[in-house]
Amino acid sequence: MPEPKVQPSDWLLNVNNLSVGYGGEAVVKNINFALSHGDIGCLLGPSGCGKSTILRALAGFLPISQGEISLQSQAISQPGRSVPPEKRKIGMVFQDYALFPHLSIADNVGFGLKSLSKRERQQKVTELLNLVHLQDLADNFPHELSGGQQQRVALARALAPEPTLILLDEPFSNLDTDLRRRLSLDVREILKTLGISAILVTHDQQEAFAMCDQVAVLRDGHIQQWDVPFNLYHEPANRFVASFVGQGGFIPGKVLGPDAIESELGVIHGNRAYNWKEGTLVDILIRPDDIVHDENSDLKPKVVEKTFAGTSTLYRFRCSEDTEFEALFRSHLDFNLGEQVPVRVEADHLIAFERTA
Ligand SMILES: Nc1ncnc2c1ncn2[C@@H]1O[C@H](COP(=O)(O)OP(=O)(O)OP(=O)(O)O)[C@@H](O)[C@H]1O
Repeated sequence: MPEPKVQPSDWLLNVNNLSVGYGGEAVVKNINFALSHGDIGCLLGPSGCGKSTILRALAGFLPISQGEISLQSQAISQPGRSVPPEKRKIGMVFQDYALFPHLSIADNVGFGLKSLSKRERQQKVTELLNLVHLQDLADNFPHELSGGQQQRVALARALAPEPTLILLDEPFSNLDTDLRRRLSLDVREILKTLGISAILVTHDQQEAFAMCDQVAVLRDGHIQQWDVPFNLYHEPANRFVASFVGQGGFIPGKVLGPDAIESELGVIHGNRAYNWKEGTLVDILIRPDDIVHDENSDLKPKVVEKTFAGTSTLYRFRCSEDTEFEALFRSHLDFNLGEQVPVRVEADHLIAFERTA
């Protein structure tokens, strides 16, 4: 796993060798990551990989069996010792908003501000409602708001006590695709404006990439890679990350030299040197944006599938039974099923994994 690119003194949250689970059985093991001040991190992975379990441990709802969680250099979870959730200065936003139905929007946001005077509380609530653009709905009730508006209220409520860290548990999954995208960008902007760090849990890679500075890809309770979105896409640490993050598939290849692999798409060069022996059999990752249309190319695979998506069309090409791959072209490049199309590989990042079977 790549080392976090921050100095220990910059870390807000440090998760060190964490194992946690239920009934004495650890479901996530040896988890290590660190988040610097103001950064938004993400736990990304398929259903059941342990994302929510880690979040519950961070919030203080689950005792940990191994390792340590520290926030601002203070240990908040160790085996047998745990700072209670309400003392952690951590805010939470849930998938189902969890607003109080009988309280107005203003009272929902002000709920955690009982220690302030009435005037101070009103002032803070107004500030937060302005921040989430809901100032005109202060006197309404949750059922009178759309899902996206309710989630903004939930965010404002979580921000009200000025937490050190916000945990967002699949906060957009009840919303439609467009709203998800917009709200995730809005929430990022709000958090960045306030300089508040957050951990987002999601299984949606686009959401993770749009909103987060660092992402942990999890599988079966283990972190596969903790990295910036660009590296996860272009420099995946293993086959699982390569397949889970972004589109694409593998084609067979044979190593010719440290940065050259022979395949049915020709010799593919990249900016990465491998130390495999010449002749080693590998699988090469081909992303749809690695393939370009080129009238002068001798490589002419056959179109076997075509998915029109408005501005672009996703093609599936076949060279042989073993070598199929996808390509994304602007939709004015219109080819028919069965047509042989001249293409070439244009991949800056040559990603390959040694064939095991
Ligand atoms: N309260 C519980 N008691 C026992 N096992 C649990 C409990 N909650 C979750 N698990 C198990 O722990 C594992 C990880 O679950 P977790 O909810 O953390 O996954 P997740 O990645 O958040 O999944 P999803 O995306 O579906 O919410 C799963 O095998 C799950 O069955």
